[in-house]
Amino acid sequence: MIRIHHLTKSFKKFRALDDINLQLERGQAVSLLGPNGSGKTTLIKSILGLVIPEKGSIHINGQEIRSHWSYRSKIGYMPQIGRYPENMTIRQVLAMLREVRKDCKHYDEELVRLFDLPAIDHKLMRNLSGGTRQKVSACLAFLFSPDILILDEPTAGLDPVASEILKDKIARERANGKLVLITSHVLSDLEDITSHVVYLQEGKLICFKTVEALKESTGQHQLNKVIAAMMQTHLHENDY
Ligand SMILES: Nc1ncnc2c1ncn2[C@@H]1O[C@H](COP(=O)(O)OP(=O)(O)OP(=O)(O)O)[C@@H](O)[C@H]1O
Repeated sequence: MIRIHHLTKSFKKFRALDDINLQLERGQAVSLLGPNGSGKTTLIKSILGLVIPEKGSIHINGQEIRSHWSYRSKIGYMPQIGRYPENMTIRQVLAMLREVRKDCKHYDEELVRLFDLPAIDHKLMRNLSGGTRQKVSACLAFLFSPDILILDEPTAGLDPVASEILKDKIARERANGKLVLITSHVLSDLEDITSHVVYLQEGKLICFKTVEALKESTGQHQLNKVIAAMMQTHLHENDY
C-alpha cells in the first residue's frame, strides 16, 4: 500500500532520513518509534508530501506520490498540534471540511458522537482545552473514511476515557483493512493496537518487525520492555 524506496532527506548538512526502505500494507497498525529527533515526523511529512525528499521515492497504491497529489484524499492525518481557524466553532469547522470534501461518499462521524462533541460544538476553537482540540483533530482524521490513517501522538492530552475510545476506534479501523501509522512516546498506549514496529534512530531504519517477532527475539513480553531493550543495545535490523 505504501512503498518507501531509498528515502533520504537532509536539512542543510544534517541527514534527517537516511536511505529508508519500507513496505507497509493494509490491515497493519504500525508504530513509528525512536528517540526525539530520530526522523519520525520527517518520515510522516514525506508521506504526506509536506517534505520533499532529496533521494528515493514513495509509492502509494502503485503510484509515485510526487506526480499524483490526489492520493492525499486517501489519508487521514492527525497532527501533533492541530491548527484551525480560531474564530470558528467546532460545528463550523466540521461543516466547512465536509463542504470542502463534498466528493466523499461516506462521512464517518462515529468519533464525533463517542466524544460527545455535539454537546459542546458551539464553542470557539480558540477557547478549547488541549484535550478537546485533540478530540476535534481525531474526528477530522477519521471523517472522510480514509484508507490510510497517520496519527502523530494521538493520545497526547486525552483523558483516559477519550484515549480508550480512540484506541478502540483505531483497532476497529485496522480490522476493517485500513493501514494505520502511529507515533507515540506513550508505549503503553500502543501495546494493544500495534501489529508492527518501525524503529528509527538518527534517521536510519533500525528495525521493521511484527510485535510478535520482536517479543520473541528480545525475550520480552511488553512493548515498552522490547523498545527499551532496543534503545539500550542499539542493535541493527539483522539482529532482530
Ligand atoms: N524544517 C527543518 N529544518 C531543519 N531541521 C529540521 C527540520 N525538520 C526537522 N529537522 C531536524 O530533523 C531531525 C528529525 O526531526 P523529526 O521532527 O523528524 O524528529 P522526530 O523523531 O519526529 O522527533 P520527536 O520525537 O521529538 O517528535 C531533527 O534533528 C530536527 O531538528
